[in-house]
Amino acid sequence: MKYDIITIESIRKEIYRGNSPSSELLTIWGHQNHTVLELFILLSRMEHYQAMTVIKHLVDDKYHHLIKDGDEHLNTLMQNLGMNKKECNNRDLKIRPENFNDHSTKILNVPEMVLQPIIVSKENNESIVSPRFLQPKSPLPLGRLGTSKMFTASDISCVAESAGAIPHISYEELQRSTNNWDNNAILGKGGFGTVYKGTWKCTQVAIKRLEQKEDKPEYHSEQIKQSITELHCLNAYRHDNVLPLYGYSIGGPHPCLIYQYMAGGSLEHRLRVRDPTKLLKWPTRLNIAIGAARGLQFLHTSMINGKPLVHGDIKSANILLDPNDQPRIGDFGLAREGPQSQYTYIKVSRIHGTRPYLPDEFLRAKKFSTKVDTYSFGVVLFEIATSLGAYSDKREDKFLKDHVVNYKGDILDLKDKRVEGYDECFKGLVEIGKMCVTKRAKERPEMVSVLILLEGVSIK
Ligand SMILES: Nc1ncnc2c1ncn2[C@@H]1O[C@H](COP(=O)(O)OP(=O)(O)OP(=O)(O)O)[C@@H](O)[C@H]1O
Repeated sequence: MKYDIITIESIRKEIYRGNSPSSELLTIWGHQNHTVLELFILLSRMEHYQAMTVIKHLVDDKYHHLIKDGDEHLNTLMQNLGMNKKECNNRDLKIRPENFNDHSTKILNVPEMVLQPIIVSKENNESIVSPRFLQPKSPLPLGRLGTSKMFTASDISCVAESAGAIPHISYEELQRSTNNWDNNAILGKGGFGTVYKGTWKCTQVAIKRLEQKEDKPEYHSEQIKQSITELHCLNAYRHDNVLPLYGYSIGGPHPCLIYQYMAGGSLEHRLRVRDPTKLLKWPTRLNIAIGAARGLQFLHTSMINGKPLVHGDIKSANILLDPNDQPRIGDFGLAREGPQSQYTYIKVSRIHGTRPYLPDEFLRAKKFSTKVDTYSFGVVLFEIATSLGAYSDKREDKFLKDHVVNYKGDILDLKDKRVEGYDECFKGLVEIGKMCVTKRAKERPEMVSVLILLEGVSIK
């Protein structure tokens, strides 16, 4: 049938919604105007004679010779399915469930067994209908996802399970919800695609539509890998300060992820606004810092798999604000499990993330731990306090971390002076930020301590 692996996986997931994957497969095929006869011939090429007997009565007699195994299964199956051998001259009958008349449910139940061999990838000799898919396995080994070069069929199966409670939304529904991907609905563009504002089930949502770069297949596999990691994390880690994922869409022209719409935009954007009436006040800044720290310590301490979850890409662009300026951490594409408690770090094979937010031990020695997030969070605290960018080639110290830590004058010079007062609050944010960016990972506080320290900062 020449469907790609993503389409096949989305079809297989129907089983978890109580639907028949075969029915879905046949419906999609039927919408492409294929006929029962084509299905009959396809099955014959696969030598799947048992399946052919089920639809034999819908195909002209002259094709019956294609069933090489003879008729021995036919009579039993026909009897089981309550069919008679009435002649149907429906060579061009379209593949639609309704065309199976009163036998539709029975016929569509049979192919669970009958159609499975269709979805076997010959390229990598690996069955897409992996036994793991049929025996739900949890939790997902995130470490493996982070290291594999290509996303294998069984990885996708495994993650499709993890998406569990998150609903699949059809591409057409998303197209309608964004007024056919109207340019005016664009909220922003990221490395992997465009984020649109949409209305889905009378609810405002943000839809990240992943866009493929034709000439870069490896980019696509990275995109898929990160989206699936995100899907897993946002399904498994739910918290007031973690961005909720409402749904996902695969099988259409572009894979999409559907999130709660965060009307306040990203923290990065809000720190840079020029409109003085929209500037974030100091109590709000502190509240955002506390909320983000709370979300991050939740990831670090939940130990769902006996290990902390390290976000791996904490930055102001990935902290989104709701209409009341409550923060939620998003963009979990680079999240990975950290070390078990008896180890201080794990060695990773590749470095991901955003350079100005990453500590030396990770950049140079690929040592990965919760302390990577602590460091990144420290840089975010400097951004909140100063409203300066994490990187600027207009500064002597291009990285904000160096700019703040090396600053020799009065630290209040670095305060975002557009918002008056609250010097103590500013100093508190900077001091805690400095602890977070300490050079030696061991000396950096865990996020739970950072949270406690932030809760003690005076609003003055
Ligand atoms: N849930 C959301 N609600 C409102 N706006 C959002 C939401 N998610 C993303 N956006 C907006 O869309 C922009 C693009 O988001 P996206 O996550 O694709 O990229 P990014 O985080 O800026 O970059 P990258 O992920 O490539 O590092 C963001 O800067 C933000 O302004």
